[in-house]
Amino acid sequence: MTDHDYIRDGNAIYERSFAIVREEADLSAFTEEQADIAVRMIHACGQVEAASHFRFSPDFVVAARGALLAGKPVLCDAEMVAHGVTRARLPADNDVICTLRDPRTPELAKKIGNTRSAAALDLWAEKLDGALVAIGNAPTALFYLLEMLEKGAARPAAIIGMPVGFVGAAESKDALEVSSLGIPYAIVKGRMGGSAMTAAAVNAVARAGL
Ligand SMILES: C/C1=C2N=C(/C=C3N=C(/C(C)=C4\N[C@@](C)([C@@H]5N=C1[C@](C)(CCC(=O)O)[C@H]5CC(=O)O)[C@@](C)(CC(=O)O)[C@@H]4CCC(=O)O)[C@@](C)(CC(=O)O)[C@@H]\3CCC(=O)O)C(C)(C)[C@@H]/2CCC(=O)O
Repeated sequence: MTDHDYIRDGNAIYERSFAIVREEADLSAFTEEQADIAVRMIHACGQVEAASHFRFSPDFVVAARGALLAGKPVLCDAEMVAHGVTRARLPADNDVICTLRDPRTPELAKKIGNTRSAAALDLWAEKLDGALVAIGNAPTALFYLLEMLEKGAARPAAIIGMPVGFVGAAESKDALEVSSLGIPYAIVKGRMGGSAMTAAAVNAVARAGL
């Protein structure tokens, strides 16, 4: 049997990986704290070029980290996002909530004539106030969140809006970026995004450093 030559220590792999990202990515558009988040997002997608698609509102890091320090929940559109959040990094044993598989969601989807991903947000009403929202999969969830907020739903502290794909992904993130709601946000422009990048952004916000 061949003994392959590779790094076997998890922390050493992370350190080497983050160092490569910092060497290769152009992070000049970001503050130091935004750059830490960008590094983790690039690490999750394997593409240093992705950095040119990242946009942070100036107040995002303080608002998102403050929400977690205050014990507010992380509200996720997909189980994949929720499962990617490293619980040990969360500063206040925060709840990580995804209502997509709630038994009420399919019926709600029929009622509102939208996807299950969007309908699941109707079950966030009590939890939205001051929360950190993390949308990494479904463009319809981000569009629907904006509609809920425009109709007066409680305001989250910050929105990580990174749905991926070809139908509605770019448009939903553009809508968040130009929205007059004034809620701090982090987005990935265009088609790129996804559950892994979104969970990585939450993990980076949760604690500074590795
Ligand atoms: C149209 C949908 C898109 N899904 C994408 C990419 C991925 N989705 C995966 C999985 C396993 C799930 N996607 C659902 C959220 C499902 N996906 C949709 C919907 C049909 C509509 C959402 C929308 O357009 O906004 C949505 C179902 C719904 O009614 O809301 C999922 C719930 C489907 C299911 O299993 O029932 C499920 C999420 C499960 C969970 O984590 O909770 C993929 C893994 C697909 C695969 O199997 O290959 C992948 C993951 C991508 C990621 O990083 O998150 C798109 C590309 C986002 C696409 C929307 C845009 C488009 O261009 O079509």
